[in-house]
Amino acid sequence: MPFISCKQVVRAYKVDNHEIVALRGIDFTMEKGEMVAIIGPSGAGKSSLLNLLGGLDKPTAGQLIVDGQSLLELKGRALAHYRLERVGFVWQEVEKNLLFHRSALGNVTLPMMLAGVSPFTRRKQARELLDAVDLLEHINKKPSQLSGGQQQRVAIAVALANKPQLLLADEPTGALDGKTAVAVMDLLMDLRERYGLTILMVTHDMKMAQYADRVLTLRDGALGQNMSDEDASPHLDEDGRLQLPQNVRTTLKEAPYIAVEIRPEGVLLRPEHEDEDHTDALLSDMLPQDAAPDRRGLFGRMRRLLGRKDRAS
Ligand SMILES: Nc1ncnc2c1ncn2[C@@H]1O[C@H](COP(=O)(O)OP(=O)(O)OP(=O)(O)O)[C@@H](O)[C@H]1O
Repeated sequence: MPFISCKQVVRAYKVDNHEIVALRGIDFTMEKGEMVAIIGPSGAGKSSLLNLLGGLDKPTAGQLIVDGQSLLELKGRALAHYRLERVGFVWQEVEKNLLFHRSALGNVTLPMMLAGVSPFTRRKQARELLDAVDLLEHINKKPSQLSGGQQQRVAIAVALANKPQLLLADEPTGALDGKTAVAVMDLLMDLRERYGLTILMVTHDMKMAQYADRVLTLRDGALGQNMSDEDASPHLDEDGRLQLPQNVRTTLKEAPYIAVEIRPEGVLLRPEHEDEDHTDALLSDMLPQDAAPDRRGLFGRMRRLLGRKDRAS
């Protein structure tokens, strides 16, 4: 039996008189000890899925089983126990992870206190965890006295305080610079090994996603199957940059300039080599044939970006 099993999970939110369907029948499984990254554009439903798995929310329909326990059946004390002891959360925002009036040690002992662990044991375990995240010398500091990377390391120790088997991380490195982000990911990998954690991580950053055993793409509430960077469709990222699959980047990279032309058949990328021996890349050829909404969306956004000019570079 898989450690996590998601079957036809739907989450629809009612807003005034209409419904927003954030998840449209999600199916996936995860094995114990596996690390999976979920990537996808803003509003795709990534946080909605993490909230369901963390027991913070209930699906509108479908089945959700973690470690043999159906999350739909959890209520009251059993649900509180699940949230407090079976699953750990790390968020992007420090204020969601940590209490600012408590020291690093005080933050890590809090979930243990709520779980009824004795004062002696919780101090001992919190010190061990803060040692594991290499912060032993900072245990009495408050979050405001720590750097962003150190705050995230305390957050990881807090998430692991009650020894959960599942760690859910929502953009855990989103607020960090590149070098600190890599250090935090390396630490997560060490802890995964040490505590046999199963990790589900949401990220926008393909570099961070590469730490995972598998990458799932969530788009408009539906999961794409195990897309890798190589076969991902071209798309505009949140900063308006056109992201291309690896094979296309390799074809185009020798060119000093790339001309972008809007043609009736789609968007054409044309490398401008000095010798005219170039390879054109038609964006529509890179998109799956059944991805009609993707094609319309991408071309529409690119037209707007290019100011409806026929040609730009
Ligand atoms: N509590 C809520 N009430 C109403 N609509 C919601 C609620 N939470 C999320 N949504 C909507 O559900 C959809 C999915 O949101 P969700 O936050 O899960 O996406 P996301 O992929 O995590 O986005 P981001 O990367 O921006 O965090 C969006 O259209 C969002 O506006």
